[in-house]
Amino acid sequence: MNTDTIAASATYPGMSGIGIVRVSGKDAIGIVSDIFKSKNGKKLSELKNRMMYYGWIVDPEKDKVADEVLVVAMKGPNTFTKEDVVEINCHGGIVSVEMILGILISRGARLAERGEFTKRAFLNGRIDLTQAEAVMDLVSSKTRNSFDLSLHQLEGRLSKEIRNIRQSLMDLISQIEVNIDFPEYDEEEMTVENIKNISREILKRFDKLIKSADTGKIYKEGIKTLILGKPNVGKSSLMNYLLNENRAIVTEIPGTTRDTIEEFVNLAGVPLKIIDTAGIRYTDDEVEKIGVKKALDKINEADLILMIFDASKALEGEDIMIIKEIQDKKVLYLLNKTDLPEKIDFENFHKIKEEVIKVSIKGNRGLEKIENKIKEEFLKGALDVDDDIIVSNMRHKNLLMKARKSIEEVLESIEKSLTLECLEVDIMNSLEFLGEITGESVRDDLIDKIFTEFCIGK
Ligand SMILES: Nc1nc2c(c(=O)[nH]1)N(C=O)[C@@H](CNc1ccc(C(=O)N[C@@H](CCC(=O)O)C(=O)O)cc1)CN2
Ligand SMILES: Nc1nc2c(ncn2[C@@H]2O[C@H](COP(=O)(O)OP(=O)(O)OP(=O)(O)O)[C@@H](O)[C@H]2O)c(=O)[nH]1
Ligand SMILES: [Mg+2]
Repeated sequence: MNTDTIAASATYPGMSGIGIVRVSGKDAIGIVSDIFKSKNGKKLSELKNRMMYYGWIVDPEKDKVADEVLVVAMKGPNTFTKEDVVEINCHGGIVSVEMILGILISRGARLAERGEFTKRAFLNGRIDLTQAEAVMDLVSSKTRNSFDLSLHQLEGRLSKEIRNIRQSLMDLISQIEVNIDFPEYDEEEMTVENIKNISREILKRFDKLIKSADTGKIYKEGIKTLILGKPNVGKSSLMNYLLNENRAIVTEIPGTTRDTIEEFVNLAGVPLKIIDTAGIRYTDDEVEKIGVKKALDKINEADLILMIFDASKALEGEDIMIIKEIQDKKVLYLLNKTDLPEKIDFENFHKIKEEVIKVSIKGNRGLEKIENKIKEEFLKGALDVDDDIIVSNMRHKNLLMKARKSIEEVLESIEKSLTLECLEVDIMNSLEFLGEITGESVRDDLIDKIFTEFCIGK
C-alpha cells in the first residue's frame, strides 16, 4: 500500500475567495507542523484534532511568510482517506496555492495524482468502487437530478443492493455444496427446483437494475439532440430559443451555420445536449460541404432528432433526403414559420403530417409542445431519482449484464441436466462480475484507469 504523503489543491485554480490545499499520508501532520506558525505559538501536532487554527504558512528556506491561513489537522483513520489529513485554507487565486504546494513538496510530500485521495479512501476500505465513482460524478454533475443520483450512489444504495444479490448467490452456492458433500441425502431433485426458483428471482433483480440504466443514462449524459433541416428553416433560432441565449448566428441567408454547435441545456429537469448543424443541401461550397457532412455524420449517435420544416416553402428534395436518412431514429418533426402563408404539403408523408408540431420560433408560438413531447418520449416510465436505485454508470450496467448472463446460464445448464459443479461455476462467474462493480474483484490497471479520469485534488 502507498504510504507516502500526497498534496494537491482541492479548489479550482483561479480567482476565488479561498483556496484549499489538502495533504494526506503518514507525514501530513509532521510536514505541515514544520511550516505552520499558529497564532498561539503551538505546533500543529500539539493542537486539537479537527479544530481549525489561525496562523501563517512560513517558507522555512526563505524564513518568509507565504500566506495567512486557517489550518485543520485530522488524524486517521477517521478521515476522508483514512490517513492523517491536513487542510490548509489559504487565499484564493493561483499564487498562494502554488507557493504552498511548492513548500510542501520541498518538505517531502508528493503531488497527488488525479483522484488519488479518493483512491486511497477506496484502497483503505472506507468506500467501495461505486462510491468512489460517485464522488467523481458529483463533481461533474450538471443538473440536480444527476447530482442526486450520484449522492445516493455515494450513500451506498447501489452497493447495498449488489451486496444483497451477492448474498443470495452465496446462499445458492452453499445449497449446492451441501448436495455435493452429502450426496447420500439424495435431495438433488429438490435442490434443482430450489436453484431454479432462486435464480429466477435473482434474474428479476438484475433486470430491474439494468432497466434503471435507461433513466440513469438520460440524467447523467443528457439526451443527445440533433437539430436537422435544410438551410434557413430556423435551426439556429431553435437552438437559441432552447438555450435562452443568442448563441448561434441567425440570418436570413441560407447556409449561415457552417460548423456544428453543441450546448447543454436543462429543460425543466430534462438534460439535453443540443447540437445545431449546418442546413443540409447539395452545395459546391467547400466549407459548407464539410458542415453538411458533419451534420449527417452526427445522425448515428443522436438519441433524438428535431427535424425542422419551413411551412412557407414547398417540400423539397433536401427535406425528403433528410427524412430518409433519419427514418430509423427517434424524431420529432417540427413545422416552423407557421406565421407565414403555408405552402408546404406533406401529401406523401401522412405519418409526418399527423405528427408534426406546428410552431413559430420567431413568433414564440407552440414551443412548449416540444418540451412536453420530449418529456413524454423520454421520461414516461422513468424511475424516481429519490426512491429507486438507478444505475447511472455504463461500466456498472455492462457488468450487471454479464452477471445476469451467468445466471441465465445456470438455468440453461439445469435444462441440459448438467452437474451441480457446473452450476457452481456459473454462479461464481456472476459473483466475480458483481465484485468488479464494487471493486472486490477488479484488476489494478482497471482501478488505475478509473481514478485517472478523476479531477486533480479529488
Ligand atoms: N474541507 C473539506 N470539505 C469537504 C470534503 C473534504 O475532504 N474536506 N469532502 C471530500 O470529498 C466532502 C465531504 N466528504 C467527506 C467524507 C468523509 C469524511 C471523513 O472524515 N470521514 C470519516 C469521519 C466521519 C465522522 O466524522 O463521523 C470516516 O468516515 O471515518 C470527510 C469528508 C465535501 N466537503
Ligand atoms: N417568419 C419567420 N421567420 C423565422 C422563424 N424562425 C426563424 N425565422 C427566420 O428564418 C431565418 C433563418 O433562421 P436560422 O435560425 O438562421 O435558420 P437555420 O436553419 O439555422 O439556417 P442555416 O444555418 O442557414 O441552415 C432568419 O431570418 C430567422 O429570423 C419563424 O418562426 N417565422
Ligand atoms: Mg443555422
